[in-house]
Amino acid sequence: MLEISSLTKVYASPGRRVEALRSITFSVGAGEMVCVVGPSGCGKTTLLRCVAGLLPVSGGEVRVAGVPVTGPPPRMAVVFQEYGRSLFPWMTVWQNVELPLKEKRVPAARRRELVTDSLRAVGLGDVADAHPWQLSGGMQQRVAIARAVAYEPQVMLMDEPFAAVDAQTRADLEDLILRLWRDLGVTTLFVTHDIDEAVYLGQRVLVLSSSPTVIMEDLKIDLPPDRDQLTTRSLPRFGELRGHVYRQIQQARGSR
Ligand SMILES: Nc1ncnc2c1ncn2[C@@H]1O[C@H](COP(=O)(O)OP(=O)(O)OP(=O)(O)O)[C@@H](O)[C@H]1O
Repeated sequence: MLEISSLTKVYASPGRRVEALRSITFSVGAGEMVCVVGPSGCGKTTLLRCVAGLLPVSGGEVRVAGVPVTGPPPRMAVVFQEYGRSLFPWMTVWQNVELPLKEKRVPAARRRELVTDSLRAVGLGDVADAHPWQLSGGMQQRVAIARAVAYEPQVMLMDEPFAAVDAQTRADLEDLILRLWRDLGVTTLFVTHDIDEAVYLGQRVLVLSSSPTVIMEDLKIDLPPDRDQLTTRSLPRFGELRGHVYRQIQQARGSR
């Protein structure tokens, strides 16, 4: 579903040149959940923005379902960390979720169905008429997730979506994402700086090196597919995997 080949990204401005991504190659199969971790500043957000068609690449190629990405692909949804900035405060929850569907020219009856179903799926069926600023941070991020889900994406990209919420809400949102991913079978690329989160959610974890960035490891997460916060995180294998990724990232930071 996603093919990233020899992707490079250089930010160049007068007097400054930053090679953010050196040569990144990986693919994500249809319906797979892949997490990306790496040291701070290694280019995780850059990678995601290139895949989303929001940033021009400097070299290499991104393909979604075989089609080269030259701008935002039609069936891709992105959830960003800053939910506060990604929702329109003057619109209700319902209107925020509906907006991309209007832009996609989805007929009104179908829009109603999609918005109702996605708000219900994230447990916000009863706040459709509220404005985002009347909701908690975790609820606002659930609105952003509902908006992505209502769009019926083939591919969902998430850029540290839970970095700004408290630990309990974060655990709830992680389980929400796992449930939605299982129910909808949507191909997901999830960027996080949190090693535990990556191991808990991913079927694979890509470990990025520090800059100039390449993929240090493409690790299969061989934990049982049915995951839950208590059981999965207390498995000895979970500890081994997180220890392994932690050491990789320490090594990457040390080699700067
Ligand atoms: N618009 C830009 N112009 C110039 N350099 C940039 C720009 N955006 C990012 N960079 C540089 O590219 C590198 C990668 O940044 P990026 O934000 O992708 O990393 P990150 O892994 O997401 O960081 P963090 O984990 O701290 O969020 C950094 O050195 C950063 O300074």
